[in-house]
Amino acid sequence: MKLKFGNVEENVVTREEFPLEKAREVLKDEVIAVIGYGVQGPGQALNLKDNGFHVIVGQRKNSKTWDKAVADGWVPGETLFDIEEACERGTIIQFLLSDAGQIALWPTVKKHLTPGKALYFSHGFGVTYKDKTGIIPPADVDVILVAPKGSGTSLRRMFVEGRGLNSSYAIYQDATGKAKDRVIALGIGVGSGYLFETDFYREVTSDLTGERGTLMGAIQGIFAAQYEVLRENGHTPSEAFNETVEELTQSLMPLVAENGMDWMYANCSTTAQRGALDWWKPFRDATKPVFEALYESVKTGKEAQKSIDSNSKPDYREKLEEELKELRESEMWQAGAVVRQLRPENN
Ligand SMILES: NC(=O)c1ccc[n+]([C@@H]2O[C@H](COP(=O)([O-])OP(=O)(O)OC[C@H]3O[C@@H](n4cnc5c(N)ncnc54)[C@H](O)[C@@H]3O)[C@@H](O)[C@H]2O)c1
Ligand SMILES: CC(C)(O)[C@@H](O)C(=O)O
Ligand SMILES: [Mg+2]
Ligand SMILES: [Mg+2]
Repeated sequence: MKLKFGNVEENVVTREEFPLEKAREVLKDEVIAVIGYGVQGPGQALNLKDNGFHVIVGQRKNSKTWDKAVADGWVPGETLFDIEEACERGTIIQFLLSDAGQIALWPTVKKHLTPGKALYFSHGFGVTYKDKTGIIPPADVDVILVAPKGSGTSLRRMFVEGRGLNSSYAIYQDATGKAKDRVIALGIGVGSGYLFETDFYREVTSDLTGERGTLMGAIQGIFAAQYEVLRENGHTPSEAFNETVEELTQSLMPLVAENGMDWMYANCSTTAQRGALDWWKPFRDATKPVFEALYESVKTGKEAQKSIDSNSKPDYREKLEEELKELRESEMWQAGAVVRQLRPENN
């Protein structure tokens, strides 16, 4: 259906419009092979299975994630296979290895993309940056995308709670004439709340911007800046952490999520509202050039190249872990660990 978002009309698909029963009917003869069992793999594969679809998982044998798949109830030789065999058995191949890992495994996947199959991504990365990835799908398969707008962990948790995480969908190639039905049915099947339309290029450029920006990179940057200023001015870690992070995640963001920013503001003092209304624009103006530089770096492919280069190294996991450790061991997040323990519900 078409829905107005502000003054802009967009194509969206809701669960009312495309119920689960219809999705099951569309995919009744398909074998959905979920390749990769990292973060999105488990979320999507388990939701699809619980929604009644025929799902198998393809994962490297003798790996931690193979063991995780077994622990989650996937049965070797029945619903869990090595990547090659899963690709052979699947009629829809959900390529959910890490974006860098997809480059190495592409020749294996490609070999099993026989006419009429569908190749499914959760990111526009591989085909948009085909000059860097070499991922060029054959012309006689459908190439589709469902990109959940959140972590696979949240996708699964929200499904279990009877909620849904929103996803975008896109069709890059419709070889069978069935790509639209297939992609929407898969989007509903993986547990999306509603689906909004995009294309592969817009998905990857917005997604890379969002995660480097307000969703992950910018938020940590702003937290760190305010925490440092409070500490430099003699405030304790408790005070600085509560005033920077804890109040935001526990008290104010849930209000924003429920009813918008103005409503959260309206539930704070007039003193707070006066200050926040005065200061949001200087913060926007100070950070906008950084967002513009970020978007440029995404648009020119620099961000994709950096991600491929660093995540293709054999020791990339160890390197990432070192950098995460630096965050974890910073005073702000050490304070956070204590504050979390002190939440009454955690006692
Ligand atoms: N993490 C998320 O929640 C999330 C959200 C939306 C979209 N996505 C997209 O979904 C896709 C999967 O992302 P993810 O975060 O779940 O991946 P991930 O980084 O967790 O990796 C998934 C799996 O790939 C395997 N892998 C990596 N390199 C490999 C190689 N060379 N050979 C064999 N296996 C290899 C890993 O062992 C792991 O099991 C990506 O396209 C990503 O951009 C992820
Ligand atoms: C969960 C995110 C940040 O939305 C996703 O884009 C990812 O790459 O993991
Ligand atoms: Mg992303
Ligand atoms: Mg994202």
